[in-house]
Formats: sequence, structure tokens, C-alpha cells
Amino acid sequence: MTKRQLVLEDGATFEGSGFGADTDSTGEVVFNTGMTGYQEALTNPSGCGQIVTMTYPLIGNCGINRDDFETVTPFIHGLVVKEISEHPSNFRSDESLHDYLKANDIPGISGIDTRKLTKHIRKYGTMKAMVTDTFHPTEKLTEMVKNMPDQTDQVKTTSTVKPYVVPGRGKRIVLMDLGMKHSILRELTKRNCHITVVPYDYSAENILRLKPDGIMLTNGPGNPKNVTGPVAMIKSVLGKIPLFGVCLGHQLFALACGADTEKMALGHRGANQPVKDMEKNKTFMTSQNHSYAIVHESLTGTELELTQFSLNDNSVEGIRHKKYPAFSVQYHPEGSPGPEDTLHLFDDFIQMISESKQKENAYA
Ligand SMILES: NC(=O)CC[C@H](N)C(=O)O
Repeated sequence: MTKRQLVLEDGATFEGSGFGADTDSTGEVVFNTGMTGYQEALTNPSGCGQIVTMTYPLIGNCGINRDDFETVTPFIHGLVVKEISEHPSNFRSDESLHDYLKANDIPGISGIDTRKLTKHIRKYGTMKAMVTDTFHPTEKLTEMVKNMPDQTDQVKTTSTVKPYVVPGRGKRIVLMDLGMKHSILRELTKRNCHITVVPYDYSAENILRLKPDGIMLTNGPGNPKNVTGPVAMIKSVLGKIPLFGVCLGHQLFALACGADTEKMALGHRGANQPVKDMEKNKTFMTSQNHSYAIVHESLTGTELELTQFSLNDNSVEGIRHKKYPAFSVQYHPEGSPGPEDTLHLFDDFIQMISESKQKENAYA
């Protein structure tokens, strides 16, 4: 195995062994606390540009299978693990994690003290990093990492280029792909929706021409403030078509309504994030994967109300428009990986569409 190292922006270095592709790579180093679901986590397009550290100590033991992908092409820039399983064993396994990463040109690094690395990130925050097989003096490598430009076009990279249809006989949904996880599509198709998936820069005018019953905005990578098109779109459709936003979609909905977003110190990544739903008066375990959040105080003076919050750090997890049929959540209701306790939000969305149709008919 090649000797490989992870170099952080602040000069911290971690030596390990290479697996996956033999290539150098840069990105933002983050950690994921999920004990299962590495395949879904590494194929989530929201991870575009990130070097993902798995805190669970043994990764790759059930291989990679054809059923659990969240995108066709993975977008992460590196995978950091304590121990990589060299002999995956599972009836669904098609190939090893090593072979999969190699085929997709993503470097992995194993033998890392991921506890130490995670504590470091927890103390100093998420930061830029590099996975490299070259062992230049640390100062030189650190300088290279520091000078790495911030990526701002991740949504463009991960979104579909052209619209396409996934036919169904139920509600007609426009699904704006900001870096969509397949599981969102799966949940809508399970509910018989007729789905038109559109790119991130699809205009309100073009969406309205499709005469959808509802609009859903997906998850996606990067800073929500880098994505201006969908904000303008949301402003134009709000009150005309019921809307449901997830993760990045949730943040863009907030920006469109005059609230603000900020970068969190660490972000939330993992499958065990407790959230209080104030409308249902219940606590749910959720799957999360985000670095940014809505600024709670910025909801004041807008037409948005807080509906859900994190029981770990009180951050905003759900909002609803006070006048129009529109709501959103910061977490992944579709799970994958992680708990499916909040799948009912897809049913709530369909019901909101039916109720707003009834109201329209009553006024007609
Ligand atoms: N899962 C997501 O959609 C993440 C949203 C956004 N990119 C963030 O990191 O906060």
C-alpha cells in the first residue's frame, strides 16, 4: 500500500496508507458520525468537494452494491477511514470500496486516527485539506492547501443539465435538482407522482408552464448564498404552487423569504440527529448532512415560522410559511443512510397539495 497523508490547512498532518485512486486531491475535510451507510454517504451529491471522514472505525465491510447509490457519479474528493475492510462480505456486494473509489478517481486514506482528527475538526472547525502521496515539507503543503480557491459552483456540477420526466399517474411534481439524492425521487415515485426533474437554473416561468401541482427543492452542495437562480424562482412561485424544500432547498426557501443563512462551526453529518417537531409535538431521529443553517433570529420580521429545531444545538431544522402552502426541513426525510422516521413529510407535502387544491376550487 502507498504511504499517503492528509494535510490540513492549519498545518496538522495525518499519515496513513492509500486505497482507492492513486491521485492527490483537495477539499473541505468534514466528519460523518453514521455507524452504517458509507455507500449512501459517499454518493450523496451534497458532499461535492468534501473529504469525508467516517468516524465509525471499520468501513467497507459490506462492499458496494447496485441498490444503495444516491447518485450515478460520486462527487466527494476523498475518503478518510480508520480501517478499510479488505475482504467485504455481503450477499449484495458487487465490488469492494477500494475498487469503486479507484474506478471513480477518488483517493482514500486508511490507518488514520479518526478520533483524533474529528476532535481536531471539532476544536478548530471544518477546514480545507489535501490528500497526497507526495511528502514535501509540511509548510509547503500547508501553503498549497491554504491557497486552494473556495469552490462556488458545486450545484452547477451536480445538477442535471436538462429536464427529464419520471412518469406517474399521481400529483404532478416539479423537482428542482440542486444535487439530488436518488432517494428523494424514490419517495415521490412510491407515491405515484408524475415527476419532472429540472436543472437548478430552470426559470419560474418555465416551471409554471408545466402546470405542476407542487414544487420540491432537493438537497445540494455548498453555500446556499452561491445559488441565486432558485431564490428568484421561489419568490415568483410562492403562493401560486405548494412548495417543499429539503436541506439546500430549505435554505434557499428561507433566503427567498428574507431570512438569512450562516456557516456552522462543524455542521451536522450522521444518522442520529434528534429533532423536535413542534407541530407534531414529537422528537424524531433524523439523517443529516449540512454545513450551513438558517439564522434563527433572522426569521423575525419574515413570514416564516419555526416548526422544528435540533435538540443537540437548538439550530433551525424546519420552517413553514405563515400565509402560503410552503414548508421545508434541514434534514433528510428520505433517510438513506439513516432513520426513516420522517418519511411522513412526503405524505404531508402531497396532502398540502390536495388541501390547497380544495381551497382553490372553493374560491373558483
Ligand atoms: N444536504 C444538503 O443539502 C446540504 C446543504 C448545504 N450544502 C449545507 O451544507 O448546508
